[in-house]
Amino acid sequence: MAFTNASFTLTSAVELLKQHHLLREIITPERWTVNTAGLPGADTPIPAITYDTREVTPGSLLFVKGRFKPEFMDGIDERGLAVYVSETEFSDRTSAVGLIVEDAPKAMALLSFEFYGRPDRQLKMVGITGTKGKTTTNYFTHAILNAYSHGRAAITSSIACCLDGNTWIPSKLTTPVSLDLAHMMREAVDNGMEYFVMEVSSQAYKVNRVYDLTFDAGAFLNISPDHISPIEHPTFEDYLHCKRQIIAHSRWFVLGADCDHADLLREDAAANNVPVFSFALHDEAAGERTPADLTVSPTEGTKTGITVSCDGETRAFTLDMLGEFNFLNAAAAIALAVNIGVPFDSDAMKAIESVQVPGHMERFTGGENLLVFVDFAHNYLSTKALVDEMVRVYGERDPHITVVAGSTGGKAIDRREGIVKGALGQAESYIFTTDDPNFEDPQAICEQMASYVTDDARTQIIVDRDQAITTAIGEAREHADRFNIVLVIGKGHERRNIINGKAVPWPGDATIVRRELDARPAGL
Ligand SMILES: CC(=O)N[C@H]1[C@@H](OP(=O)(O)OP(=O)(O)OC[C@H]2O[C@@H](n3ccc(=O)[nH]c3=O)[C@H](O)[C@@H]2O)O[C@H](CO)[C@@H](O)[C@@H]1O[C@H](C)C(=O)N[C@@H](C)C(=O)N[C@H](CCC(=O)O)C(=O)O
Ligand SMILES: Nc1ncnc2c1ncn2[C@@H]1O[C@H](COP(=O)(O)OP(=O)(O)OP(=O)(O)O)[C@@H](O)[C@H]1O
Repeated sequence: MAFTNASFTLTSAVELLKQHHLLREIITPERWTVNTAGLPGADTPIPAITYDTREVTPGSLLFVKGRFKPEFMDGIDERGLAVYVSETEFSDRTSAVGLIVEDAPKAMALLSFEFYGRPDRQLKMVGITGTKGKTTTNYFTHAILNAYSHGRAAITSSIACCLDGNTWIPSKLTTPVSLDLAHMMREAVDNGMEYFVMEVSSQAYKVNRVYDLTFDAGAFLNISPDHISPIEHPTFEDYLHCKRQIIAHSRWFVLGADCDHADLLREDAAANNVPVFSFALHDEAAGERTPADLTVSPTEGTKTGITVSCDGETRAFTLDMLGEFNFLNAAAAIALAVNIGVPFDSDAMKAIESVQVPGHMERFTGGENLLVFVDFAHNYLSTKALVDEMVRVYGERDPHITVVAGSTGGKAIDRREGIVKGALGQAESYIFTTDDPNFEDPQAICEQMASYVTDDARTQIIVDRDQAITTAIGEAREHADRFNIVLVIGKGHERRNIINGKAVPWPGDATIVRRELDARPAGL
């Protein structure tokens, strides 16, 4: 049944916009005003809100945003549009009331959360940002909170969301558009959820998808240059500035103590009176021991065993995912859980032990001397972390590492160099291939990536991704005398390639690897 909110009216919407200094004026066919008094239907509940003209029903309020075209308004009065919220007026196309605002995305967030009855204030909210590890930390945190609340934790992530404890729906964005997010939070409340765990991308702050949201616990995991392009962030400074907004919007702030610019992030927290709770990896062998409120150390002699210390107590866990970086993600999740009220010694913390994230560190074996990993690494930080992990875990077998990777077209241009830089000096062979080239020529992206290989590693360009993976595995098999690791990175769980603006179905890296190896995922 469609949601209704009897107290959401034109008058209440205008009052809210005024409180946030967002209202410019109200435009009606009769007059321009800043007051709703005397406007017909001003105190009648608004039955529906949408950002798409195709979804307008009688009495709807429409948000005009982004690349909206005036012709979308044609015929809208016949479909019963009552109100539109926009930065520009459309009096020539509609006689609906126009709320002209300073910032349409902010107005949309504010009014959407209000329309859905501020569900965020009925949930314990957890927000996670950082360049790398958001999804994994999100899954870990969700698992703990779900265990602690007996299935009452909702989650949205870049892979999928779950609002009822059972049903997983694939996601389109890392952080949903504010109206969709508001709707999801409402659904979570109606389904009896107590917690809501979400990834917060830098774009979410840039385009005000989370405007006016406060997280009970917010995390900043790490930062390195990423998402710098004409359609994302013009500079690293802008990228970091956007991500930093989470601090002022958190009640407790969980910080990766080794994060670049950690001092600046602590200053933000101090300026906003937000208490900081830090976490860090203490690896004696690597000499890493930045002081932190919660620390995690690898358990000697194991690949995925960790010891976590907090407030003088210590606990041991064994993860089901490889990757030293996942130790940090697990620590971040435990820190978030502690800061939202889960006791450190709770059994619920054990839930991290069975978490697996689709397309993240999926491991396949092709006999004694061949391992293939499918992973979502697609920038400098994550590729470096992945390759370092191979050296940490398999270094003594002197692996021959082949990287199969492409990079996206039209955005995040810095990743092309970042991916190569992350593997440089450790990989012996690169096969560059297609990964969401969009309107760019994948061959040209591959050539650019190949130009960053400055050591004597072998480079090949095989644009057909299936063929690239097949070749990497075939070549490894031809050299069964050495220990081979093939890293197929960038797409992770994704089942499509963006080509010329269209999502072209892709069977998935893991599907191709399985077909080639005719093997099941191997245990750790
Ligand atoms: C900048 C931004 O927030 N863009 C999002 C935004 O686009 P937009 O508002 O320009 O919408 P549009 O699709 O161009 O259409 C314009 C408007 O006309 C409406 N319309 C359209 C047709 C019609 O007949 N009538 C009509 O009313 C549409 O519903 C829309 O509201 O709203 C769309 C859904 O309505 C999103 O798909 C789109 O995400 C873009 C494509 C996107 O993918 N952005 C990436 C960069 C992003 O946000 N990524 C981050 C992750 C980054 C990270 O990993 O850190 C993320 O959070 O996912
Ligand atoms: N804490 C970390 N530090 C560095 N690399 C990491 C970390 N956690 C995960 N990775 C690497 O980054 C990849 C993506 O991880 P994850 O999806 O959890 O991050 P994300 O922040 O959600 O990424 P994206 O924004 O690209 O969706 C993993 O497959 C792994 O290779």
